[in-house]
This record gives sequence, C-alpha cells and structure tokens, in this order.
Amino acid sequence: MRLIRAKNYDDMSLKAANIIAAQVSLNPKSVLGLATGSTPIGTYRHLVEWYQKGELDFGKAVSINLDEYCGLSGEHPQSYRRFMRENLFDHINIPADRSFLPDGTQTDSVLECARYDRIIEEHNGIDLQLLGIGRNAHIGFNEPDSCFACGTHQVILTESTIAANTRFFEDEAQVPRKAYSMGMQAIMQAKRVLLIASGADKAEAIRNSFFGPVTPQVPASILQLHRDVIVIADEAALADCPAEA
Ligand SMILES: N[C@@H]1[C@@H](O)[C@H](O)[C@@H](COP(=O)(O)O)O[C@@H]1O
Repeated sequence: MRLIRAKNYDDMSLKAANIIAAQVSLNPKSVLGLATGSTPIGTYRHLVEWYQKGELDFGKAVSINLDEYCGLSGEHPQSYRRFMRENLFDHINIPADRSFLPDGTQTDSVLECARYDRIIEEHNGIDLQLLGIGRNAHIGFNEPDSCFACGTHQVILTESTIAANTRFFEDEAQVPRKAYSMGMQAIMQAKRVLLIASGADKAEAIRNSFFGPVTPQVPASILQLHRDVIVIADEAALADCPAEA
C-alpha cells in the first residue's frame, strides 16, 4: 500500500483527481470503477474542471460504478445514478451507454447481479477503482460480514450505514434497506485501487483497515492483499494510525 498524506479534504481531492487524470490521459480507453458518497465530490469537481478546459477527454473511457440502492430508479434524487450524473457524467463526455451502474429497480437480484458481473467481465475488469470508505470500513456496500462476499450481490445495509446515509434523505425511514454492490472480487481484480478518506469519522476505519488484521469484519482490510493500492487520506483521517505510517 502506498499512503499519501493530504493536508485536508481539498488537498486529498486534488491528489486523487491527478491520479485519475493521469490514468485517463495515459490510457483513454480506461475502465474506471467509480464511487459515490461525499468524499469523491471534490475529486469529480477537478475532473469536470479539467475536462471543461479541454485538458481531459473521457470520450473513449468506460465507467462501472460500485453500487446502487435497491428500489430507487435512476431518476430518484438520492439514487447513485442521479448522483453520478449531477457530479460527473452530465459535465464530461463519457458516453452514456458506457457508464454503468446496477439497476436498483430490478427486483430479481440473481438476474441483476449476474448482468452486472457480465458487464465487468466483458470490459476485462477495472483499470482504476476509486473507493471511499464507510465508518465501519465498508467499501462499495460490502458491509462487515462473516466472509468476504465475492461477486455482485444484494446487501442488507447495516444500521450504522443507514444512519450515516440518512443525511441525504428526508428521514431515516426513507433510506433504502437494501442495495446492489459490486463484490470484493471485482474490486480486488482491479489493476489499481485508489481509496480516499477525509475527516475524523474515518480515522478508526483507516486504522483498522490498513494497520490491523485482514478480516471480513473490516471489509477494506482485504485491500492489504492487493498489490497496487494507493490510499490518500487527510490528517484527520490518519489521526489514529501509527506515527511511522
Ligand atoms: N456506498 C457508499 C460508499 O461507496 C461510500 O464510500 C460510503 C462513504 O460515504 P462518504 O464518502 O459520504 O463518507 O458511503 C456509501 O455507503
């Protein structure tokens, strides 16, 4: 793991955007694994800015997002598709038919998970996977569990994740209880993983994920086994890590 220390959220965002921009510039046909949440918003803002200045071209790129809430259509204001459109897709030239997310309206979870895994496979996996991290160290919606789930699967969200995501909804009752999430297999098979974290509420997750045992109880800890992981975290998110890290 390469740990890059950032001063604060803005510094983390700039450093992460530079890595994604380098990936797309060096390989315009890159398959980008993208993430939602408040953490990547600043990163996406830089990418939009550089695209609008003519410095970046996403015309040949593909994006495959990590997850989507079950029961929400792509038009729902809190759906992850809508989030991606508002924060990135509507402002850059990535082709709409090459920007993939799970379909939250598909009630047959077996079909939907198989369809999504096929999309990942047909694109020969992910070149650069961007990840945020949950307070309980979940990545995508791979929640703490007794085993590392493999392919795309339907997840029952934990109380802690529902509580953390309530801020985006009117109240807790509106937060979907289930989601489709890309599994650990596709994340671990990504050629490079870029995990970003900011703020004191991620400090415990960062310490447990990268300085503790590899265990499904701490989903992001599996990244210790990936050979090309870059973690960009700000001072607050690194506060609980060993000083020599
Ligand atoms: N499924 C997403 C994750 O992909 C994201 O990493 C996490 C943290 O979100 P935030 O960046 O808002 O803290 O939230 C959600 O649960």
